[in-house]
Amino acid sequence: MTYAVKEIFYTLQGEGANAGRAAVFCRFAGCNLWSGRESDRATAVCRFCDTDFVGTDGSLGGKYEQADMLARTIASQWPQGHAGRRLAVLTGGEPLLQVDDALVDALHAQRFEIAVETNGTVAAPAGLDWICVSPKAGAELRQIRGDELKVVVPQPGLDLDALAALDFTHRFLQPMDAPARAEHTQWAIAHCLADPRWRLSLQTHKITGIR
Ligand SMILES: C[S@@+](CC[C@H](N)C(=O)[O-])C[C@H]1O[C@@H](n2cnc3c(N)ncnc32)[C@H](O)[C@@H]1O
Ligand SMILES: Nc1nc2[nH]cc(C(=O)O)c2c(=O)[nH]1
Ligand code: SF4
Ligand SMILES: [Mg+2]
Repeated sequence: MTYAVKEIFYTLQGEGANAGRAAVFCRFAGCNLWSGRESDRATAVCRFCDTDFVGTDGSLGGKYEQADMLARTIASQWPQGHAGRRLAVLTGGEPLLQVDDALVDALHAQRFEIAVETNGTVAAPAGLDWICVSPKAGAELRQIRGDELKVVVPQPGLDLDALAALDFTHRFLQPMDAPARAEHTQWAIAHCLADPRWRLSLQTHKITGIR
């Protein structure tokens, strides 16, 4: 299996229940809900994406031919001299188009706890340590359990009551970053106040200006 990786970088997880925790991010190239080309955005299934996941030209991006090579490169970004478990966040693009058993095993061998950020359209492989699903209106949801459900709002096509009933440990509403982000934030706050099953997730890396 060859893995197409856009970029690898060390930062703090900005979103959800692990916000503030140091992690190596591995952003896979490509997504099944948008080509990533601006000319296709208006007709894509997912139209609000805030991320460039096209190609392999970012920091430590490239085509990795072996799981072990990719896992070693991810490990090279963790600071030296600390024992214990390290955190890798696999994102994209859509990481579950590429993450396989070999990569899960290789990252565990490097002492990583493995988190994924997924749109939920592809079932997750066994062995992941943290599954964050972020459903998209108009896309079939196949991964219906996990650690964290993180819904970008508002998305008129999603039924938040039905989503809240799924088997997730944490439930977050995350305001859509767009010109109307302030209004989206008020929408999310109002919904969390009206239905306390949901918690607010802010994209803290954007607020603080880190990557
Ligand atoms: C870029 S996506 C990559 C992972 C996967 N494709 C997914 O959609 O979950 C990472 C996270 O950013 C969220 N996201 C994308 N665009 C956003 C936006 N404009 N505002 C807020 N969150 C956004 C996604 O919903 C997802 O939770
Ligand atoms: N700091 C930081 N936290 C994040 N959490 C999810 C991200 C993503 O793009 O998947 C992301 C990201 O791009 N940066
Ligand atoms: S599913 Fe995720 S990566 Fe794909 S376009 Fe939507 S937010 Fe971006
Ligand atoms: Mg991001």
